[in-house]
Amino acid sequence: MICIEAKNLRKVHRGGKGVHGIDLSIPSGRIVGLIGPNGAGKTTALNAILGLVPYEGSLKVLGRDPWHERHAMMQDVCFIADVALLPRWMKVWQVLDYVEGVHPRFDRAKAETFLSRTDIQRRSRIRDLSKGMTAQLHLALVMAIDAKLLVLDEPTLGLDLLYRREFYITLLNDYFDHDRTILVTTHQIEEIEDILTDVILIGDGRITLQDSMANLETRFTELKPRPDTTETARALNPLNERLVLGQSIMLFDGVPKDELKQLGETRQPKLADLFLVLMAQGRPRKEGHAA
Ligand SMILES: Nc1ncnc2c1ncn2[C@@H]1O[C@H](COP(=O)(O)OP(=O)(O)OP(=O)(O)O)[C@@H](O)[C@H]1O
Repeated sequence: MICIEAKNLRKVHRGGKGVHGIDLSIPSGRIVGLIGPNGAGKTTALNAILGLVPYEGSLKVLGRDPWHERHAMMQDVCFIADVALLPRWMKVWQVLDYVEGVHPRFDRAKAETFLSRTDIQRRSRIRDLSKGMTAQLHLALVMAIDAKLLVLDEPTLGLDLLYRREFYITLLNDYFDHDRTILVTTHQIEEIEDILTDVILIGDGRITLQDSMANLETRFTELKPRPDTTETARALNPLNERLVLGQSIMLFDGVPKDELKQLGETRQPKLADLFLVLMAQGRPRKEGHAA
């Protein structure tokens, strides 16, 4: 089943920035990273997906139109915008009571179990919790809701490395399954690339790359050619060539790895490397370039 489907989705703000006609097709049971530099349009796209802003083009989330059918759609969607969003004056037990009262799919016992693994006290006020604890509480609330789509917008912003790791490990081990889809935006690419099944790079409101992590592994290769093979490698039309300590390093898309191995040392580029190169080029690269 397709969880999110967008065709020519546009949301242009005053001043001309926003999202300029993107196509998305995200099946259920995937963990998708929506990655882009500041101001790329990530939050704008998420706001359209969550039915928080009107948009042009066609958009279906869990088979519904988010703007016109928001109430019904949100029964199956959970959203973490920022760790600071919980009401600061409430006590932890009051937040649990509140969510239990308003959300039909909230499993209080599950939330209590998650909380019992933390140092969070039921009687603490939210404003007295550290940022990391607030994130843990937020995650406990969200994971106790039986949703089909979980949208996370920079969920670990401001947390230290330990909390960030724990956040994603908990999410992966205790929440994710094949009926659920997670859509996450973050600047900390290195930390999530191992948990993603798919990636969407967005820049200036346009999609630069959209593919599965498995396909990216087949498609992209970094090559350090030998001096005698440098020109042969260049003739294969690398996406990018950079010099490191006087040694040329080339990035290829869709050139068979076996062919490149004949020319020198090859390596699998990290997602952050691809991000830097593709964002600098700003050229759209769609699925299907795999050799
Ligand atoms: N309501 C608005 N009115 C005018 N411009 C806006 C509005 N909301 C966002 N923008 C502009 O649209 C562009 C995209 O913003 P958006 O928040 O979607 O980016 P982002 O990728 O989430 O960025 P960041 O990583 O910095 O959060 C930015 O240039 C922003 O200034």
